[in-house]
Amino acid sequence: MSPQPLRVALLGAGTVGAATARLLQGRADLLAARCGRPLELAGVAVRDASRPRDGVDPQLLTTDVEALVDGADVVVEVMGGIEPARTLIERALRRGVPVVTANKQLIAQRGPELHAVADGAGAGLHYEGAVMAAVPVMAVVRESLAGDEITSISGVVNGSTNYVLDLVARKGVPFQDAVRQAGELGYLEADPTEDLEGLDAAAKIVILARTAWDLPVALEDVQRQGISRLTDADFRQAAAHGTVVKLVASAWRSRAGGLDRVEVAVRPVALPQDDPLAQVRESVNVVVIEARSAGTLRLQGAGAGGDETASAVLGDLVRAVRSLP
Ligand SMILES: NC(=O)C1=CN([C@@H]2O[C@H](COP(=O)(O)OP(=O)(O)OC[C@H]3O[C@@H](n4cnc5c(N)ncnc54)[C@H](O)[C@@H]3O)[C@@H](O)[C@H]2O)C=CC1
Ligand SMILES: N[C@@H](CC=O)C(=O)O
Repeated sequence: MSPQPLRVALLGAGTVGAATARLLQGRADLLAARCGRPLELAGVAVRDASRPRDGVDPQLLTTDVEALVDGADVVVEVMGGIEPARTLIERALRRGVPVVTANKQLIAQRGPELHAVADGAGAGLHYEGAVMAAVPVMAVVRESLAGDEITSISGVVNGSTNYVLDLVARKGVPFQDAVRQAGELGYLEADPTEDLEGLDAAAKIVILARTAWDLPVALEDVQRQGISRLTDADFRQAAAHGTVVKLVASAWRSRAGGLDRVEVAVRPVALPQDDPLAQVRESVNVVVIEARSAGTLRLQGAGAGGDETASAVLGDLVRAVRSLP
């Protein structure tokens, strides 16, 4: 083991950031053993350094995010949004510093250009936590199935809307109360319309589709409908037919005019009770991947939450450190 610690810059101390800071420090020995050298939390970028954050040493809080990035060996971005996250990630990558992010909107909207910067500088860009939080679906699609041909991907990939739909359908909780609870549990995005209008699920299915097929897929390509316009009548009708309403994200290959294409959609669907996608409760996510040789694969687990997402972020951190020269 190298005695020289690697300096980790953490950008953001919200639901995911605070959990990441706590677990990074609480699991210091385990992470050092897995990485082959100790990790040092060099600082945590926040908007207001005078406000205490649960489990984060106040001495580590800083508003000088650029200085923090410039002094780091690895950057973890969990602030969300497009700017300044994009500029800061690009700044780190250009210096050859690997980046871990859970920012699905950024990767869906600007991923290809960030990958170009990362490849040019020989730096890793990792985002397992961006898609289905704790469920290691990116590793499966990118690595485990690299020798296979994926034909379709479909799933419940948004934890907060699944929580809302589940509470409304199974417990009769009013829609707005269920949304409030999802927020209190840290499942909602800073702008909850991203969840409720299906934009968060759209970003995740775009990232999965690009990774599966290495074809250009944009957020604008997604046929998208969220859950905000569902009515009590929709839930009653689904129940009367023995079905369950889920927000389903799907991607599949098609061929038009001699060209390979990818179709992507996010929409509420009334599913039979015994459908694997119908059975996930609260914030649990599930994805079904069809591949020519592997057949049908199903991955299921926590799709939102601080510790759950931090698990994926720390896995990426170990991966990033292990791939350093
Ligand atoms: N909450 C969850 O279950 C999951 C969240 N994610 C993603 O992780 C990221 C973070 O999510 P959360 O922790 O839930 O959000 P959050 O809103 O709880 O935390 C974000 C933190 O970053 C800070 N921040 C934002 N802009 C900043 C700036 N310019 N300078 C310094 N600090 C800034 C905010 O003040 C806030 O404390 C987002 O990209 C989100 O999509 C991914 C998977 C699951
Ligand atoms: N808001 C997201 C958080 C995780 O990605 C969700 O509800 O799934």
